[in-house]
Amino acid sequence: MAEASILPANVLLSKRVQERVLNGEEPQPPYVCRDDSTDENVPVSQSSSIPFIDLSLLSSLEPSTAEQELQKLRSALSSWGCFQAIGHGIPKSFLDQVRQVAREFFEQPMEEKGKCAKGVEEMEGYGADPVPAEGQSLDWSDRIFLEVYPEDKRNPIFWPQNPKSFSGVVEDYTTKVQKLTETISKSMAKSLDVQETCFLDQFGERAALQARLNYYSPCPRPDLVLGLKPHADGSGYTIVLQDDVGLQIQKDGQWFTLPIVPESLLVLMGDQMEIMSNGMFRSPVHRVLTNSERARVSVAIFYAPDPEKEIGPEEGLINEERPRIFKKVKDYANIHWGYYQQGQRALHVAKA
Ligand SMILES: O=C(O)CCC(=O)C(=O)O
Ligand SMILES: [Fe+2]
Repeated sequence: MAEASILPANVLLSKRVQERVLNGEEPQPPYVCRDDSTDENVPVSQSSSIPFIDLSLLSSLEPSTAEQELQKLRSALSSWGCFQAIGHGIPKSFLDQVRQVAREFFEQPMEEKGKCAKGVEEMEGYGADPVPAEGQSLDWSDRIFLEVYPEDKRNPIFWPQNPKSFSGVVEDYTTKVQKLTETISKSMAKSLDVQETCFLDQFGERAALQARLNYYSPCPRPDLVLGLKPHADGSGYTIVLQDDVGLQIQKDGQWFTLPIVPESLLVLMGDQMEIMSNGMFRSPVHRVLTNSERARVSVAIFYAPDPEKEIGPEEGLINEERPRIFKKVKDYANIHWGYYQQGQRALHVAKA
C-alpha cells in the first residue's frame, strides 16, 4: 500500500493506471492531488452556457447570418476561450468510429499496447506524460501521443498495428480536422476584422497536428484524484472529441463541465492563439475529473504553429487602445512544456 509514497515518479509511471485499476489498487500520492475547497463546481445541467458555434453558418450566403455567427465566435473566444463546434461537416457516424477505435485500442491487453510503448521520459507513444518535476501530481490516465502532420514527422514505431483500423481512422480523422482548422482560423481572423489568412500564415505550411488519445480509467476516489491536472494548452488551439463527461473549463473561478453532445467538437484556444490575438482570445485553464464507474475516452488534436517560425500578435490587433501585450516567440510549445512539467503556466514568458 505504501508503494506510491516511497517510489519515485519515474518508477510509478512505468506501470499504467489501467494496470493499477485491474489489480484493484487504491490511488496513492502523488496521484492524489485534488484540493477543491476553494473551487466551485457548476453542475453539468447548468454548464450548457458553453457556447455552440455552427461552422456551416460562418460561410452562409446570407451576410447577416454569417456576421451574427462571427460575432458569437468572437464573444465565445474572448470570454470562454472555447466553443462547441457543430455544423462542421464531419458525420457523427465517423466521430463514433473515432471514439470506438480509441476505446478498442486501450481495451486491448497490456502486451498489445506495449508494442507502441514510450520510455517514461519520452513524449511520443503509449504510456503516461513524461515524469513531471518533483512534488508534482500524476494524472489518473493513460494516453497515446502521435505526431500526425507534417507527415514526415510520423514515427511508425508508435503507430499501433491493432486494432487494424486504428491508424487509418486516426489519420483520416486528423486530416478532416486539418481541413476544419482552415475554416476556423479564417473565421477567427474575420471575427476580429483582420486579414482572413493572417492566423493561417502564422501557423505556416508546416503547422503541427498531434493526436493525443486519452483513457481515463474508473477511479475509486474521484474526490481526491484528477484524470488530468489543471492546465492551459501550449498549442495554437486544440480540438477535443469526448465520449463521456469529465472535462471541465475554468471561467470566473468556477469549473464548468463540458456536456456530452455527440456530434459536437470542442475547440479550445491554446496559449499561442492568445499570443497571436494579442490577448483578444483567451486560453482557458481546464482539467479532467475521474469517475468511479466508467472509463472515459477522449481524442485531442493539438494544432500548433510550425516551431521553426516566429509567431506574435497580429499587427492589426495592436493599437493605442490595445497596446502590444505579447512579444514574438518561437517554439512556444516547447517552452510551455517545461513549465507544464512544474505545474505552471508559461504565458508570462511571452509578455511584452
Ligand atoms: O480529455 C480531455 O477531454 C481533455 C484533454 C486535454 O485537455 C489535453 O489533452 O490537453
Ligand atoms: Fe488540454
